Amino acid sequence: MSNAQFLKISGGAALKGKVRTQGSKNAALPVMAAALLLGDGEKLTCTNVPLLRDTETLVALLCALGMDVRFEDGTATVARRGDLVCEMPASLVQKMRASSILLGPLLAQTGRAVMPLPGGCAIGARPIDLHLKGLAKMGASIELSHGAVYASARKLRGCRIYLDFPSVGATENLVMAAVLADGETTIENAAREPEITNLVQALQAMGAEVCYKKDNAGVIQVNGRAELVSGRVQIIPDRIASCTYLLAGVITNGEVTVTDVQPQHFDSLLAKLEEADVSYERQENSVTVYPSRGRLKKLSVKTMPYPGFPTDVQPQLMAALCLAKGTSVIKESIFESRFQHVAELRKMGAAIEIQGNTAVINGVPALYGASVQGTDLRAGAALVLAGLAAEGETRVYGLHHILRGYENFDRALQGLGAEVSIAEDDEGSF
Ligand SMILES: CC(=O)N[C@H]1[C@@H](OP(=O)(O)OP(=O)(O)OC[C@H]2O[C@@H](n3ccc(=O)[nH]c3=O)[C@H](O)[C@@H]2O)O[C@H](CO)[C@@H](O)[C@@H]1O
Ligand SMILES: C=C(OP(=O)(O)O)C(=O)O
Repeated sequence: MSNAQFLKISGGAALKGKVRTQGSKNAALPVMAAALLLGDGEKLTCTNVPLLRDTETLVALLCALGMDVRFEDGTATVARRGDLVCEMPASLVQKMRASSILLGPLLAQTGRAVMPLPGGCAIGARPIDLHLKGLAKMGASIELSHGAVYASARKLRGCRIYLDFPSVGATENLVMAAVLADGETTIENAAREPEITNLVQALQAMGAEVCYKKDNAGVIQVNGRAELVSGRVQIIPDRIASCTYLLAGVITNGEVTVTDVQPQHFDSLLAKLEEADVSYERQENSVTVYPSRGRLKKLSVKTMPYPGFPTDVQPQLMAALCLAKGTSVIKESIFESRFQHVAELRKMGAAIEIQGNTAVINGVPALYGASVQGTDLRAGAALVLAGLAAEGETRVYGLHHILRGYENFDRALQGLGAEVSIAEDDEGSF
């Protein structure tokens, strides 16, 4: 994929129709990584895996580590055949920050893991200190040298870990490491995202003894086993993609049904839509948003760990609030630089001010097409939504970021009547 590619959008039409949501990127990645914990000759079958740049990168990483991966029609079969390689290739790790979730299972399985540090990214520095602290508490020796993590442990041992922050990646890494450790591990203040519940299901399907204690209230208990066996798991629907498509309906004042979803995973968005006077219908596995008579009502939103409002939907909601009546406020409390879409939305006529980690959005009656740069996955998605509602033509560059997380984004939007197409500049990127 060339970085000069962009999504060309002729905005202004209300979207109408149905779109099926994809399997969750953020669940598929750790679940497939968990196959590293399998005994020799065993396999993990994952269904509903989305075909994305990130899942492709993970497949390449697993293959580089010696796993055998088949990926066809949304089903990934990840099998362990023989010894594993302990060093992750820098070229692949640098493509995807989520590579860090391979550290725990690789270390637990082989006793040694080397991972080049993925570095910061557009949305923040994203350190992995909590991952490393937890692994060290389980008895691993951790060294940082020449930009890489060197972790080793003859055998990890179970222990009690309290996470200073309910980090999604640290919880995933530590749960996977604990599955093959000696004895019992308790992770307190663990993340409670549905993607982690999906990982726990996958581990259970492979014979691991792991569960959420106290009714999923952030405490995970693991009893280590010697080996995991073959299992099968279905990847949950992508709640972030679901919210993005619903907001595409909202911002264009259209009628959009998103199917194959689990609405309870995005109650936080539905509550905000209700507050903004959007009418919607929620069924067991689908949600429909309907056109409103007037502009959206202003909102006040703060991003929080699950079940709070997801940071991964903050940019898309902000795009919709650019057209709301009155002044909305969004506080981003998870990532320190997740307002990169603001400067680009301003080019489209949005009136947004930033005060520290708070965005103050003064609603305007209309947005206008422009050439804009999506600097990360959800910033790009937000600009596409803005482009769908804007008058005239919008070009969203940085398409490679968007394709990390949305399967057939252009075709899904075309299916809803949007005029969008992938195009390429002759002169190079924006
Ligand atoms: C592949 C995947 O699932 N990505 C998701 C995951 O990212 P990721 O797992 O990276 O997010 P975390 O929950 O770990 O990070 C949340 C916050 O904690 C900080 N932190 C995290 C770990 C650590 O060791 N030290 C530390 O300071 C981060 O810098 C960030 O400010 O959860 C995020 C928060 O819901 C989502 O936005 C990402 O889409
Ligand atoms: C931030 C995201 O992903 P990642 O953690 O893979 O960068 C995201 O999905 O919005």
